[in-house]
Amino acid sequence: MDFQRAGRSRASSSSNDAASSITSSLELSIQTRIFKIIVIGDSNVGKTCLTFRFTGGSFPDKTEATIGVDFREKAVEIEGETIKVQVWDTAGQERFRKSMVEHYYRNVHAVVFVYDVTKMTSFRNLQTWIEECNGHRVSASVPRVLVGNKCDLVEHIQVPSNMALKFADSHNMLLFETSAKDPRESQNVDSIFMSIACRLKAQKSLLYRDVEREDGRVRLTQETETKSSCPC
Ligand SMILES: Nc1nc2c(ncn2[C@@H]2O[C@H](COP(=O)(O)OP(=O)(O)OP(=O)(O)O)[C@@H](O)[C@H]2O)c(=O)[nH]1
Ligand SMILES: [Mg+2]
Repeated sequence: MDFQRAGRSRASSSSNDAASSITSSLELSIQTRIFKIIVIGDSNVGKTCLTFRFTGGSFPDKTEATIGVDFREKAVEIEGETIKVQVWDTAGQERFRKSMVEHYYRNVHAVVFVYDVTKMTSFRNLQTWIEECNGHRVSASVPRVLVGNKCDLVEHIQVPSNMALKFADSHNMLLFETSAKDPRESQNVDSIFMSIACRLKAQKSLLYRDVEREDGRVRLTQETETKSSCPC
């Protein structure tokens, strides 16, 4: 609806040429699909660092506890289509997330659960995070992925891979063990989000693809599409 309003008000104050160029840029932006991915888990497990690594390509020098949510976006290209991956980096601390929880789960396309491989409690608490997610009516068709972070701290690992794998399997999730800090792991961090984007692209999903004009107005139609092959 916002698209319609923006299109109308701007067109009325411009020439026909300007209006048509606005409409084409509208079409372009409408055609760019946005995948909303939320990242949840205990405080201090490295959610902010992981999302920073994926969207910014580096490890932040210093982070503070996230308050509410931070949005990060990255445009990725999959099979010739540009897709905006919108990552919602959520707060792990209860006091910083309370008022936001409803917003996190609304229209979410995928969920990334993060634990710290050096902290068993963060792994045990995953059950609570899954329950919260289920409690917000996130459909079973929404992909869920499990990420064990801080694998660079090899001397301090408390959560064995086989235990994490068993948990991931039992919840129908893919498991990634990685490090936001270690630059050699950056491709692995990318593949967490890319595998989700590929899966979402391949799924039947809402596409705002057909833009029809009626009486000079832009109307969005929804289309479902199934894609099969994906490089990921
Ligand atoms: N060694 C190591 N430290 C990490 C890694 N990822 C994050 N950290 C550190 O862990 C601490 C917490 O990282 P954050 O990304 O802020 O944690 P968070 O999960 O976003 O925490 P909240 O925002 O409170 O929920 C910081 O001191 C980071 O530098 C990692 O892969 N390896
Ligand atoms: Mg954070």
